[in-house]
Amino acid sequence: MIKVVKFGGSSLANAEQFKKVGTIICSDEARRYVVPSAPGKRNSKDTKVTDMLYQCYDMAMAEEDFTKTLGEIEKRYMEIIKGLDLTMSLDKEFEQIAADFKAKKGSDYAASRGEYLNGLIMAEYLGYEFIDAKDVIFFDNNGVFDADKTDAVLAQKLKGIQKAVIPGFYGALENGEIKTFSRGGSDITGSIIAKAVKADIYENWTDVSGFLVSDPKIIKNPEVISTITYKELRELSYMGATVLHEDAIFPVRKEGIPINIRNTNSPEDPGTMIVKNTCLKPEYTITGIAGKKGFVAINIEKDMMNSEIGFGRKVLRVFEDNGISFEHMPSGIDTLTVFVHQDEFVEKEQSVLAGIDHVANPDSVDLESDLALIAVVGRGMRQTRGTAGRIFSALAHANVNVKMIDQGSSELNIIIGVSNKDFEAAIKAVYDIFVLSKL
Ligand SMILES: Nc1ncnc2c1ncn2[C@@H]1O[C@H](COP(=O)(O)OP(=O)(O)O)[C@@H](O)[C@H]1O
Ligand SMILES: N[C@@H](CC(=O)OP(=O)(O)O)C(=O)O
Repeated sequence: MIKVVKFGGSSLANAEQFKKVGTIICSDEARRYVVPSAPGKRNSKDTKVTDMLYQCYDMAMAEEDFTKTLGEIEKRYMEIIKGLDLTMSLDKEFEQIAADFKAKKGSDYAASRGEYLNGLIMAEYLGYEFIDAKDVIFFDNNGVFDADKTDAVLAQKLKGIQKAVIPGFYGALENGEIKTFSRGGSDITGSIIAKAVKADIYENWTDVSGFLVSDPKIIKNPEVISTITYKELRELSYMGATVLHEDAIFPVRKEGIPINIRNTNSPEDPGTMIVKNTCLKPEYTITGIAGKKGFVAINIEKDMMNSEIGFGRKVLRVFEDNGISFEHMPSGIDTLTVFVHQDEFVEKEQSVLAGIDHVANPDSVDLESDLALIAVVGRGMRQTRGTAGRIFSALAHANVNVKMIDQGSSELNIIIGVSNKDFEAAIKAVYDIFVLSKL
């Protein structure tokens, strides 16, 4: 039995948390490969070490004196080392980091040091071998993750190693330069390692007792989802359920390795099993709700639009040429709406509008900003009649004006567009109707 275990920043924020992690790992011989994140927040007002590193590097780039900020980061690690009664020193590492910051070695390099240093401490604490992720996780020179090379090197390397710590979040480009995944990417590292060693299970340890039906920052004490499929999870994590990185399922999905989300602060809880397929019926009609704020809708109108062959393509080409990805594109007979991320759109707004005018010659184009998208997801929705009806009556009761509806062809999800200001109320209304009222 092989278990790969990833511990998030909340599980490694200080020595006390490290000790809990140590106990969890030592309680099961199968927990052979450990992927740590950088120390996270110790309380709600604290700053993650990764964010401190980015700030510190920005100072280095601006040629400001960053000694004090780097000193604060070092202090966080020294507190952990001291709290664990370890005798190791990170003096050499911090000297090197300071020199590399001065030499402007890159912000990815800077951020990666959070996981690197935590990995060194974790390996020392557990007595496991330390493997630098730069030697086993690879990206091509365009920055795209190289799954084949990584898998081959990792499988070969770990074959001969019984127990190892591999820091999460980063790897190396072909020229050896450090490259990170996007934020929260240690989840991806864990999944890559689980695939390479053909693990029986990938345990992802965090600060909640599993994947919850909704974000606990919006719903008080939401229910835990006991079993969820990869597909449902992908929809929810893509739409903002941050507990697992949205790309973390890909490496394990092919191999059918289940992911178990567990709580470091409550290790006896079974957590959530994320699986390829299940005959288990979900407890409620919906499995989960997630959402994101900050979208703009570009509403385009043109008489006879739908008899103009290639109209949609021409419009989407404008977004492509401006390097903007679109999220949804609901359409009517003579109307078409494109939803995009507001922060990506604002700086290119005029170029996009001019482009649409030029290629599509619409009758009108108007913009609506500060919108939120909410995904209601569930494998059980297909078998249940009236799901959409219940969602909309709940939203109407909560005085939420629905701006857009989009049902995925798999009937696995319904996406609803609302104003940013109605976001929390809308999620509460959907949660109440399906989970509290069990409709
Ligand atoms: N649907 C959800 N289920 C569980 N947690 C969620 C959900 N949506 C958002 N979260 C948030 O995700 C957090 C865990 O993710 P993260 O902060 O990345 O943890 P870690 O530091 O362990 O990687 C939880 O504390 C919770 O606030
Ligand atoms: N430390 C990185 C990577 C990561 O995955 O962290 P966490 O497991 O704490 O979400 C970040 O903050 O983005």
